[in-house]
Amino acid sequence: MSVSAQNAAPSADAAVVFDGVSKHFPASGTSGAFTALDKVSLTVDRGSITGIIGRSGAGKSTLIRLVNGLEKPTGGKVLVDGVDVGGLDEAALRSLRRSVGMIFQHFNLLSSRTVFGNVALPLEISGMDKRAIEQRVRPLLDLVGLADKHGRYPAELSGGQKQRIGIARALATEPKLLLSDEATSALDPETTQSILELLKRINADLGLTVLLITHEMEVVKAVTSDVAVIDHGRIVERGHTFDVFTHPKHETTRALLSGLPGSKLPDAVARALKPAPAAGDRAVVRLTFFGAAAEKPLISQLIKSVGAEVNIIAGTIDEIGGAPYGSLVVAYGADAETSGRAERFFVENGLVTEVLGYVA
Ligand SMILES: Nc1ncnc2c1ncn2[C@@H]1O[C@H](COP(=O)(O)OP(=O)(O)OP(=O)(O)O)[C@@H](O)[C@H]1O
Repeated sequence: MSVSAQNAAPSADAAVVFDGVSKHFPASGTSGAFTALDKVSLTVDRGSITGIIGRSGAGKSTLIRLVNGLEKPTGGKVLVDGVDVGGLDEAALRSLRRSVGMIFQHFNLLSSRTVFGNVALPLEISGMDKRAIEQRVRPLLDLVGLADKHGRYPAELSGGQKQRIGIARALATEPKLLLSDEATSALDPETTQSILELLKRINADLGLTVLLITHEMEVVKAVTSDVAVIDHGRIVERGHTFDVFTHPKHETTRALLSGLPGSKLPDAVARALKPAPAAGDRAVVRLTFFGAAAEKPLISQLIKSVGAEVNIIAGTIDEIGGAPYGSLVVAYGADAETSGRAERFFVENGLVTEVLGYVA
């Protein structure tokens, strides 16, 4: 598991360890001091694609910027490959930054440099000679599928192509860790998918650890193996992405998940939902099924078991990190007898259920 328990001893396989990390920003102007991160402990396993998800202002950017020393923690430690980033002098920090690539929402390409020149930049800065740079950059442009654009300028590229150049530049110094700060947030859904496919390929082929922050659950679902949910500067939930998505525990996780296509209730049902049943009401229940349960004819069995009318309100079959799962919202009588039969059926079939509310 990539995201270890709070305060667990850092694992030898850790690419990054946040060990009780806090970040307070001092008071300025009219605003008082602000706690952006509050004793965050998190381990990112080598070779994983780990996502950190949270709402705007939750502390995601601050957390990721600690990894390459762009921010300094006020308390606690950040270890990259076992090295305490806070203890590094300027020269050691420069060396760390060569082993940690980063890609950004707005690409951060230099408009005056060609595609080749942008990817070559970190190598020129590190003093590599021209021939070696040429030999390093060409295969990277091939890898990101833009060899034919090497002499173009950023203004001549689409958003997706600019991000591919951003990725090639981040890989130029052969880092072991890639940080992604909302790298697909400015892209349309199709381009987002192609960039995520590229990140997956790089992770698998180069064994690169990827730590990405995003506010998009779709991104986490498509590409990460592990996820941590951050809320008001604290990690509120963590685990394998499949487990967190199918058994969300914290209300922030549930709220973030409710935005996924297929998770949304039809508006009329959502508006009619009541927190407690009245006589004759129906319970609205979300069933999540995966593994062996996904193979069974569950609906017909449920109708047989419950022995009463079961309405299907919404449903989706999807994949999380390549593993299939289904989500189905059904309604049935909220009376004790019908609900009791339904609950027995859910337990017998290993279904995860959540009562969303009641409707007349
Ligand atoms: N330099 C700073 N000085 C004061 N407060 C800051 C500073 N940088 C960030 N903050 C505050 O810390 C909190 C966390 O910011 P951060 O950028 O890490 O959030 P985020 O989750 O990345 O949000 P977003 O998704 O909107 O980028 C915010 O409330 C922000 O206003």
